[in-house]
Amino acid sequence: MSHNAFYTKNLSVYYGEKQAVRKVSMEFPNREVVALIGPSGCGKSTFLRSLNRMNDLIPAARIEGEVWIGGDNICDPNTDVVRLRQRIGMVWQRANPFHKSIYENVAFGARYHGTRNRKELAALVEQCLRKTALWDEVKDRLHQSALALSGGQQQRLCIARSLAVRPSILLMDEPASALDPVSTAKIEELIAELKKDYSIVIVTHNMQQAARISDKTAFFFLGDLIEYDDTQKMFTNPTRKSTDDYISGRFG
Ligand SMILES: Nc1ncnc2c1ncn2[C@@H]1O[C@H](COP(=O)(O)OP(=O)(O)OP(=O)(O)O)[C@@H](O)[C@H]1O
Repeated sequence: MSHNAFYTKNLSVYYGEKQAVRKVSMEFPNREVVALIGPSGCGKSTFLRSLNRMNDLIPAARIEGEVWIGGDNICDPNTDVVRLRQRIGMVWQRANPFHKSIYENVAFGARYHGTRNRKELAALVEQCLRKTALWDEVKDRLHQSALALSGGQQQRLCIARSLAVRPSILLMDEPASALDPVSTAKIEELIAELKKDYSIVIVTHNMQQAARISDKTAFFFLGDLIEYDDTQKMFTNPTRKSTDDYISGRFG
């Protein structure tokens, strides 16, 4: 395993007595999109959240095993969680912009992580808004409230906000499931663009979306990782019968 590798080893997550994720070991290749699929309740979101210690916020949650990122096991209790979340951005199902201006939404995290110079900050805000294809839509109203944007624009703003702290990994939990088809297509285009610079792990319920946007796909069922392979192979010739059944819509 290279020093920079991003992978889990025997990762288990419990809520109280209940085990939601069972000894999952998987590696996330650099600058590729990995889709996590599986029926509701199979542990996809729990697994995703454990990749940047978001489960810490749930009192009943407990993790066993390892998550290695750039040579650090982030499950180590000494991990600096603030720094970790700077390295790994997270985008949620529902866009959750701050009740602030468009500009401030993007500038906030960057300032928090040390970019204070006004010019530098303005350049970074522009760069992040350009990366998420929002710049042309918002450049004349940067100081208006982010809440006045459409749902799709708000979601792209949240992605711009997570880019502003310069992460290397982006975690996305059904980032397009609350959006209309046009906004969904924009998010998918954006993901294709972002993977040039970031490793992306995305939970999706939408099989066509997983097939369109991901390089690798992982199928979860009842907390187990059943199969993980190239998306092309997973969707045309999966090894496990339950993967085939799920992908062809026979359950879930
Ligand atoms: N905060 C929590 N407290 C207790 N149990 C939880 C909590 N969050 C999730 N669970 C349980 O853990 C299991 C996995 O849930 P998780 O949300 O990770 O699945 P999922 O595959 O992402 O589902 P969905 O696709 O519906 O979002 C489920 O049985 C769920 O009920």
